[in-house]
Amino acid sequence: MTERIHLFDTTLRDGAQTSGVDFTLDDKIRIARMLDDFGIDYVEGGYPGANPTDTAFFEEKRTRRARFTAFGMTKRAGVSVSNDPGLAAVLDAAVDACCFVAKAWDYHVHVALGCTLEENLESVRLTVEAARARGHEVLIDCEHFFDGFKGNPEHALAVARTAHAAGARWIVLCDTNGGTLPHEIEAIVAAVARDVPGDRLGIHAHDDTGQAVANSLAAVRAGVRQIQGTLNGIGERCGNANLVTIIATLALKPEFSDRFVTGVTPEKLGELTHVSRAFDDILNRSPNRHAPYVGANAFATKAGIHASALVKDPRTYEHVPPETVGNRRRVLVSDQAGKSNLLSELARFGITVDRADPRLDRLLGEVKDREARGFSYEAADASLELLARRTLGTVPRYFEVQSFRVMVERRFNELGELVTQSEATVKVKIGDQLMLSAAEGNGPVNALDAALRKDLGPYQSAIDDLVLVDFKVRILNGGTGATTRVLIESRDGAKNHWTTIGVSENIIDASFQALMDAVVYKLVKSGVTAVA
Ligand SMILES: CC(=O)SCCNC(=O)CCNC(=O)[C@H](O)C(C)(C)COP(=O)(O)OP(=O)(O)OC[C@H]1O[C@@H](n2cnc3c(N)ncnc32)[C@H](O)[C@@H]1OP(=O)(O)O
Ligand SMILES: CC(=O)C(=O)O
Repeated sequence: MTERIHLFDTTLRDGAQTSGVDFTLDDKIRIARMLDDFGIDYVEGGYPGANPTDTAFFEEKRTRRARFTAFGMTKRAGVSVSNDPGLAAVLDAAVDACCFVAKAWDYHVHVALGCTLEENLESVRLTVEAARARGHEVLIDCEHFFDGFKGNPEHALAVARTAHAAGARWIVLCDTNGGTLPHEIEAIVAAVARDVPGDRLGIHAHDDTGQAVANSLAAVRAGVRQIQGTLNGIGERCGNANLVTIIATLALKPEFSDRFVTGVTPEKLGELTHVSRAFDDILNRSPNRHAPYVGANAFATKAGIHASALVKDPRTYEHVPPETVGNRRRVLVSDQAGKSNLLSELARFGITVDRADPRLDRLLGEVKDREARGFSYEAADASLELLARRTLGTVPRYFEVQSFRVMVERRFNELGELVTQSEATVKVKIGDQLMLSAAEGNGPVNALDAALRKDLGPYQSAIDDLVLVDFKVRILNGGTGATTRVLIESRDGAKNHWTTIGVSENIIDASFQALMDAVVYKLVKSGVTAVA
């Protein structure tokens, strides 16, 4: 017999308190829809009346299945419910539920609210009753509950009891400053659960000691049945409990999955990686590669000894199968690799080689030599595939760049304005034919790229849709004579993406190597044959 854990998402409310995050109305609508479809039980959309975006967001209900929830604070002391405009905006919102923050730490009642403990309890009671009278489900976020419990357990408990007695569906224990540790959470929740049943209790944890997820799970062990958190753990200061990690843990770790279910079905769990990355896309930020379960590195193996066991049975180095959360296994090839890494990557490229084939040793040696010179193939799998195919002798000799020249000019024009201009010429031999292309660009690499791709004769139509989408430069050791590593990401019309690499003491030459690999990779993948 499994019990239900209710998932409460506060990405659009506490997440909006993250430094650097600023949701538009359209962002909020898209995120609410995504959470709703995914199986989240409560979507807290923000604070109606606090700003124009949130007020507009709450003009209509934005979820189909999830309980659409407005956040607000309890009635101010000294004013009646009907005379509190902040409260009215929350009660008037088009929602299923209202979540009110109440002070649970006596110190805060005195310092921040400046009222008596009795007045605080009365605000909680009257606010819950008013929201219930309007037909809303009510949640009380007991702010600073754990710090309050340590300072004055009677008052903290009185807030929880008052909310419960007034008819709040959920009494949520908040670790507002995020400094409480898992064993403290477990002990305090267990004490509260003697007064208020666990199936009416929630946890809202912040990550200031890096333990918001652990604290949320400790609270579940002690009895709570609602977890509040955010997508990818965004939130004020160090963030909130990461719901992405929590959802996967509840579903995949027997201690929890044997006892509990959430509204996220196993099929939806398979979309977890997509949801996490789609959210980063909306925020316009790069996904955290090291994120548990969903990061690009969460199931990446670099060490040769690990790879050799992994290909025998993935369970040797994976705590759960990556597919369960929509992620994938990656076996990296680098200076830490052995033949197992290489065979696994070659198989992904569709290349079959016998483990005893001497070319495999040659390729592994070549990879390690190049890595020692500054190449990094784990980030450039197109260049790795070309290196492998070249070692195996399967890359056609499409063309030969005989020479290139790049000129950078920086001058003041007749109007006295500063102008920078770059021009490149490339001499290419295709079969017996010698071709010369010249192009201008806003920088030397741009000009070189344009010249290289301007006229590749018989191959031109195969590379017409090739676009350079990203260009990264890293200086590997200091000073102007340092080695430079260039990574270039390319895309084609069919939305294939690939990354190539170049390393040289000269940044233009490093860029040229990466550009050449990008072009040759595209020709190989398009099945183009070399002209005689
Ligand atoms: C722990 C949390 O994350 S709680 C959520 C915090 N989130 C936010 O604050 C974001 C949205 N907030 C806002 O836009 C604004 O703060 C508003 C619109 C809510 C209020 O703005 P203002 O009226 O200008 O008040 P201001 O922000 O300066 O101060 C907050 C007031 O709420 C009072 N207050 C704080 N918590 C509570 C509570 N639980 N119950 C009742 N009153 C409260 C404070 O005492 C203070 O009152 P005061 O102005 O009489 O000193
Ligand atoms: C309510 C809330 O966000 C907190 O106490 O942290």
